[in-house]
Amino acid sequence: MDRLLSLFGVISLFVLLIYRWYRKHFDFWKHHPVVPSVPGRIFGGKFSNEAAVGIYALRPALLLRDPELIKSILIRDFNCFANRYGRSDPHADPIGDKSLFFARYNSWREWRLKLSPIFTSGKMKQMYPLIQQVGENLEEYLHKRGERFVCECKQLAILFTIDSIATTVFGVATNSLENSSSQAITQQIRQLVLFNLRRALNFFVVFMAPNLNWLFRPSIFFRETVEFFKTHTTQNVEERIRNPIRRPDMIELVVKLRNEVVEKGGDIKEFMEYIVAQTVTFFSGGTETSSTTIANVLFELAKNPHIQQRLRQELLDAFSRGNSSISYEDLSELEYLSMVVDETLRMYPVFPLIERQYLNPKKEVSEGYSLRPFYDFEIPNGMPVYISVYGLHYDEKYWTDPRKFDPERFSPENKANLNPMIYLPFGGGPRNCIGARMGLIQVKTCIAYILKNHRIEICSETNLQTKFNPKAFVLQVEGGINLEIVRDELYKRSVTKLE
Ligand code: HEM
Repeated sequence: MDRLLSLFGVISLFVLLIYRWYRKHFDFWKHHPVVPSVPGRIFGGKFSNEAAVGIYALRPALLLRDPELIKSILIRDFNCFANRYGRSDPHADPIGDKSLFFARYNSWREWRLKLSPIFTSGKMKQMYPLIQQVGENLEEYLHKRGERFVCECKQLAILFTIDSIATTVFGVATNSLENSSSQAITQQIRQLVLFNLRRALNFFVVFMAPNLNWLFRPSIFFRETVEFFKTHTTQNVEERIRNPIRRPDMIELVVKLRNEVVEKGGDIKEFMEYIVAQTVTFFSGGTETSSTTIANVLFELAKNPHIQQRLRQELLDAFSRGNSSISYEDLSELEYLSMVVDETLRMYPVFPLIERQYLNPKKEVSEGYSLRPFYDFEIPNGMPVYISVYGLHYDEKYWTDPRKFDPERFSPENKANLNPMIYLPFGGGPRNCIGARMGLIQVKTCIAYILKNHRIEICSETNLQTKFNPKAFVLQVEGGINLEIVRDELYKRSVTKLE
């Protein structure tokens, strides 16, 4: 009887604790009525003119809507919002924890500074011939596929982006387009974006409940993938030390940084762990995002043949000027190509949500962050804040007919008047996408080489209903984008005509 009573007591206490935790978290906004909060519709309707909305994301959080407020959080008061809320567990997942994406402020700042030289426009210009070579391989591959064929564009694009990142980051010229199944690297990259129940749980904990990392010990990357990159990154670096050729890739920078660590008598093992973490991050961040964007561009071009025609004319002129290739300068200045890519990223932002965590920079002070003049409310220390990039990109307040694909929104005149805080495909502020420049070059090069001698058409296998895949890591169309690629030799015919 006594045991039964004790058991009953323990269960009652447990239920009471859960109840108190629940009330504390889920009544939070009820106790702070100055900030409008859910339940209710977040987009449009009731909240359309609100600067921020109180939400619950397993705990109270804020969804930011006003561009000025977004600017304060991402840029002006970056020192208070320098960390993401999501984070990996340093013990269970040391590589994920060291990744630039998840790293906490001090380590993030050190590594962002060290790695930024790979992504400057000067460095991009030096790297461009490596990416261009991948474009030429793609051209050859398409030629071999015959006069017309149907393909799932994301699968095609990912082979291009894997080769592009492999050559620029990893210092290895792969040709996944020729040899997709046998390349060990291709298989490992596929693992990086593989979705299964374990992965879903890990990501859920990392992004939504990082406080429970100690319990679930989630890992962002599979152990086998990490081991692969550990071995091969180390080999590539050692090979470059033995054979110091000049190649404008990340390995060149790594060797330089490594020499500095050796000179200072630093910890090489730890240094290499950081490098492996960034290699895996660049592979996963750089291939999935860019290939999804390439597939989305092709989708919109197939649906809008007049836009495709105008773009192909611009590319034809550029290829003719460059005698069958496009220079870095020319690629960066192709106005219509930029407009098409920008508009695609508006309609399909690969990261539909970005987040930060408020942490008072003076560690000993737990004072909140004031939302004045918007609301008489202070964001408490530790609270996550979210920005719905998708919501901003489709907000009728800022975009007329937002569901229409219209590259004119990004013509040089219109772009000059655009508030940068309502268009955030690469995030914003010091913690924005470090690889934005490289991502754009990859997307543009791939599109240019596809359209050089091929047009893209909708076919019976194309699903025109744009439904997004709830299981994907980035925002992407469910069921894939199947399109017909038709060889019409546009560039080749133009050269023959001139001769
Ligand atoms: C079209 C291509 C790409 C898109 C749309 C994209 C988008 C983004 C976005 C939205 C973020 C979050 C920014 C924020 O929180 O403010 C991000 C972060 C990041 N991206 Fe990209 N990305 C692309 C390509 C790349 C490439 C090519 C690389 C590397 C080779 C890369 C590496 C990273 C890294 C390391 C971060 C974390 C940055 C930090 O926390 O300091 N991305 N990206």
